[in-house]
Amino acid sequence: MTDSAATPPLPNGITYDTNAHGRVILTIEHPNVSARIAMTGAHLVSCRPSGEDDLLWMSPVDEQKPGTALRGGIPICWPWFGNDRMGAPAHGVARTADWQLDSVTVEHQQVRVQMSIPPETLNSLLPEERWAVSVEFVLGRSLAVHLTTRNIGNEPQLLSQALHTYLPVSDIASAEIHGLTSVRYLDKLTDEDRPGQPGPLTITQEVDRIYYQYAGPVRLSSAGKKDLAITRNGCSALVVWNPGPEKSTTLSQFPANGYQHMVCLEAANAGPDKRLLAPWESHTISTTVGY
Ligand SMILES: O=P(O)(O)OC[C@H]1O[C@H](O)[C@H](O)[C@@H](O)[C@@H]1O
Repeated sequence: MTDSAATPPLPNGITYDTNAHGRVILTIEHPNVSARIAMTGAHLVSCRPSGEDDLLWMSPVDEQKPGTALRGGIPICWPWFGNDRMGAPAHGVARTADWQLDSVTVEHQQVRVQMSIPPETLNSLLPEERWAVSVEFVLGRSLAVHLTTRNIGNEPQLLSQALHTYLPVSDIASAEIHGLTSVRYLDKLTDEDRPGQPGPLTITQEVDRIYYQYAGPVRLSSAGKKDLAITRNGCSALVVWNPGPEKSTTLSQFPANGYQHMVCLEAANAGPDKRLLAPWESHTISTTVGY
């Protein structure tokens, strides 16, 4: 299913919606959760457990036009992170590619959605490379995303990637990220490799860091909001990003005060945690977010 393709049959509670601009969104209504996944990008835009706030932050000024990388939710950065490929689009091709829906399963507690980029789409986007990529979303009282990459070529291929999770905070001034005590990081703003700090991480200015050699959980707190618990698998890097007040005014689809209401905590194979996949090797990176 792309923004213009036909609609396949779906289980009860699952529908395709087309927004005012023609962007196709898979909409999930289940007793435990309401969620929305943009078909372009396999982009989880919203996941709201019933009776709770959304687990994800989405930019209120992003009109979600077709073909654009969305500002919020969980962009899939693949098969390279950031500017790892010189001269190529930031964060790879997956977030603006048309994905296909492979299956939707409605279970008692949750909904499972499986999607992939069709081989012919990948061949045209990355003609020199041989990858297969699929994603599974498990959406219920919490959310899980599992992104699986297989090298289907005869040569080793280098993979960097991120589940670029935008999380809501009540006010960045009161936000604390727990779990990163003494974890080293690469500061992308200065290119320095720095020792971690004691105590929770607070954000008082632009932050763009790859914390590495840490695969454990983190917790995000902010005043008056329930804490969010974030876990990861298949990676020992965590990107922490907040654009701060100046960069906020230059970002696409982002309000000038957006930095006050979000922080990205991204499960990542990035920096020292890039992966070289041998022929036919596959690798899964996962993240979960819940209360
Ligand atoms: O504006 P985008 O291409 O979506 O990137 C947004 C941000 O993503 C990541 O967190 C990177 O570490 C940042 O350097 C980048 O600015």
